[in-house]
Amino acid sequence: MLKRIGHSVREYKKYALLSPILVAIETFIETFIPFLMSKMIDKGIVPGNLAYIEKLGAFMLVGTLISLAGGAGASWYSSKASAGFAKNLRHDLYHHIQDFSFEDVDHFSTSSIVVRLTTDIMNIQQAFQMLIRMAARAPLMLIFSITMAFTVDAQMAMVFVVSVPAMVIGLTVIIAIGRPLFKKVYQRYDGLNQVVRENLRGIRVVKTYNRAETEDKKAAQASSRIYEVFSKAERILQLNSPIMQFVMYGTLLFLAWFGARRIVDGTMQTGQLVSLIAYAMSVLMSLNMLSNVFNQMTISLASAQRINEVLTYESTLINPKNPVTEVKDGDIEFDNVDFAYEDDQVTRLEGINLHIKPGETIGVIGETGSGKSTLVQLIPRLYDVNQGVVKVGGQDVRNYDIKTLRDNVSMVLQQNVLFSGTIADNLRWGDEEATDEQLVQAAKLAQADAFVQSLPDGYNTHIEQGGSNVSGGQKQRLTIARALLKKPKILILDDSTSAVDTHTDSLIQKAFRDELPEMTKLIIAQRISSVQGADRIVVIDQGKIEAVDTHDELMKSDELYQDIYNSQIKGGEAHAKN
Ligand SMILES: Nc1ncnc2c1ncn2[C@@H]1O[C@H](COP(=O)(O)OP(=O)(O)OP(=O)(O)O)[C@@H](O)[C@H]1O
Repeated sequence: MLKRIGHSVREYKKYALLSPILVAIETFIETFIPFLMSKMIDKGIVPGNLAYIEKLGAFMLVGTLISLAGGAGASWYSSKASAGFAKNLRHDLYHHIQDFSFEDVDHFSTSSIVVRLTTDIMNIQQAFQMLIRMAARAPLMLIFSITMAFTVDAQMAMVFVVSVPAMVIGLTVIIAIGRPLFKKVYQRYDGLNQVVRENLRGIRVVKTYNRAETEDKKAAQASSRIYEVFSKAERILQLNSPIMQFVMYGTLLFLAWFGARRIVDGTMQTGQLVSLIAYAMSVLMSLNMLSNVFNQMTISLASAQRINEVLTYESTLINPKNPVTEVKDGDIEFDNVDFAYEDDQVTRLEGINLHIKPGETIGVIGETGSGKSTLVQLIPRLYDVNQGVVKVGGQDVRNYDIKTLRDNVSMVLQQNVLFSGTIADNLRWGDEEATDEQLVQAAKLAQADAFVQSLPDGYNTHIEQGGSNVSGGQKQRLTIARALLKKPKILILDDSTSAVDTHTDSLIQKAFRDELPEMTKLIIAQRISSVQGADRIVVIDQGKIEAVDTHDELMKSDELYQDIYNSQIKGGEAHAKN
């Protein structure tokens, strides 16, 4: 896992290596100073040898300056390395997610992906910085200090044989209990993120329905759920501090007690005891540092695991070995297709057989939840079938290079979005190279040109994030124009004219018929008027094709179709009477 994530260090490796080298220099000098201090006391101060004191003092001053420079350099490089590592990791994760299918995104959930890209990566960044600074410093300090303590007085230094393992055991137990709790914390962050995202995206609905208070409660609940586990996890980690202090003061007491007796006995000098106490402090400080590193590691191991899950997740939709890079025509065939969503027990499409000829206009109608969107999403491979085959241009869609397939199958989704930028920028998502004339032509076909021209800045009008400054119907027409600019062989409109008035809708249908005769068109709609003029209409009921025929024939033979038609006519009449 760490190897996979560590791969993102890349060009920052040299900084990541320089940092511990500088830390080693800093630590080595730092631990040598108490030794020099003991020499200064025993050979300089006690006998009153001023020349010795001056010589050693100058030596210690130079050493301290080098040690300081090492420490500063290590901080500088470790910040650079960790920030760069986080940048790369974010990029790698984001890049990997771009290849995700709809199913993969469903698998993790959008909120969870957002938390992984932000909070989790920040944790890793902090842990990495600590790792290359502290993780090098703490063990080196520990080893140097213990070695020096044994050099000064091996007998007294035996105290570390007891105190160091005691601390290590305490730490290990704390980490073993704390780690699973932190994993839980991040799962709960996903939950909070979901509540916040939903609220912000649907803020207009929240206001209309006066749901602010309920939404407030939902967010407060999600926050409390984080608080519960987080405080528990933190409480466990905080146990570290009393254990540390107990061992530290115990060790110091031991040294002071036995050291004083030995000085009185004349078997030890004052300088030796001073340096031993300094080394004891260093040993315990390094253990404290190590425990902080472990604490941070405990928190970030949970994050690392979550990031690794995404990074190593093999998309369910992968390009085949020798992909087909050309789509012959807009022929579509469903051959005995069954489909179920991941983790969903219900088969949403069953035994689908349907052949659509190039250039045909097909309407798709059925009750809500009957499987219309699910059916068309299989054509550009937004999901893969469980059984059977979907073919485009005579080829199984799984044989195509995914980009080629999606360039040729343009889909206007039910919940389509515009991105911040101008209208022209948004339309050029369909074709980056499109000329202004081509933009206008596509907009004309989608009946969007007139309203765009009426805006003061025309095609340079700025669209706010999510397209909140254009009406629902205008947004739908712009997304249709965007899809047309791809010049696809197959165009799928998934309930994409639902917010467009019936007159404009019929103008769009007419423009498609007259101007795009070769393009295969699939139009999912709730309104029969939107599909009435199609060559054939597919009626879907509970994931099965109930009938495929023209409007006139269906009106004669298909009960469900007649029901939908009658309900809409009656609905219209009732509406007219009101
Ligand atoms: N991503 C998904 N994960 C699990 N179940 C899903 C998913 N998307 C849709 N479904 C379920 O599959 C069924 C068919 O959904 P689908 O969106 O295809 O219906 P639809 O006919 O297009 O409905 P509508 O007219 O309301 O858009 C529904 O019961 C829906 O709850």
